[in-house]
Amino acid sequence: MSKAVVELRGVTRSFEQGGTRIDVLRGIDLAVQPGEIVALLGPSGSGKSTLLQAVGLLEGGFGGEIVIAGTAAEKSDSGARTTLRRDHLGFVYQFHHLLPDFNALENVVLPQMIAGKSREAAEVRAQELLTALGLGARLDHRPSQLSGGEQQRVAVARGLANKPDLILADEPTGNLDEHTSDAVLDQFLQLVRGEGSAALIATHNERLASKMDRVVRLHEGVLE
Ligand SMILES: Nc1ncnc2c1ncn2[C@@H]1O[C@H](COP(=O)(O)OP(=O)(O)OP(=O)(O)O)[C@@H](O)[C@H]1O
Repeated sequence: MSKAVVELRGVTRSFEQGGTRIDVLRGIDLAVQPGEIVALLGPSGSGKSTLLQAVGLLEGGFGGEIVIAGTAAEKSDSGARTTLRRDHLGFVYQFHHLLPDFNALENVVLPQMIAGKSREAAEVRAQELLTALGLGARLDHRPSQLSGGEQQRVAVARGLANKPDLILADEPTGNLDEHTSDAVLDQFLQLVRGEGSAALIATHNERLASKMDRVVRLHEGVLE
């Protein structure tokens, strides 16, 4: 079997709140293989965002082992974690994280230039992605000039821009109506499959989860 893009072994996370300890993650074991699209399903408050934060290497405080592309992230220093994140991970946030003063094209170009690509190459890639998502005629629109579904498509393009091995998405269509949510998720999954990336996508929606390759359920701090 090929090497997992991420492997979690016994991952834990607790929070202290008003003198009480909440054990949100109680020993998570999970491996995502290259190209595999995994739904992380669980009700509100079950710890989906916390689990994605563990994999995203943006926060500390986790116990257990987090292995990204064969490297033990929890043993790496912050510089090495930044490199792991840049080289292997992509994030699809909800659309309110788009940069308001930049147009759709620029929002997708910027993360590529930060990763070291030339502006020309980044623009070609951004245009390809946005056109595949049906936004070819909206490239110069700023987020405020786009609908919610269109903004979320820009957020999808931005997350995929650097061809990550693993895409992390937290309720990527959570604030869209049902019809738009289905349309955006279908396009998102089609693009991810086409590019051969793996994805870990948090959702509380069973129907959306059933579109993915595998569903893991978060319940009382463990995956069942
Ligand atoms: N920084 C924090 N400090 C204290 N408690 C926290 C913190 N972050 C998360 N929690 C608690 O951890 C639990 C899980 O939160 P998390 O956001 O991971 O759940 P979720 O499944 O993503 O929920 P939702 O679908 O509502 O976003 C919640 O009870 C939350 O209050």
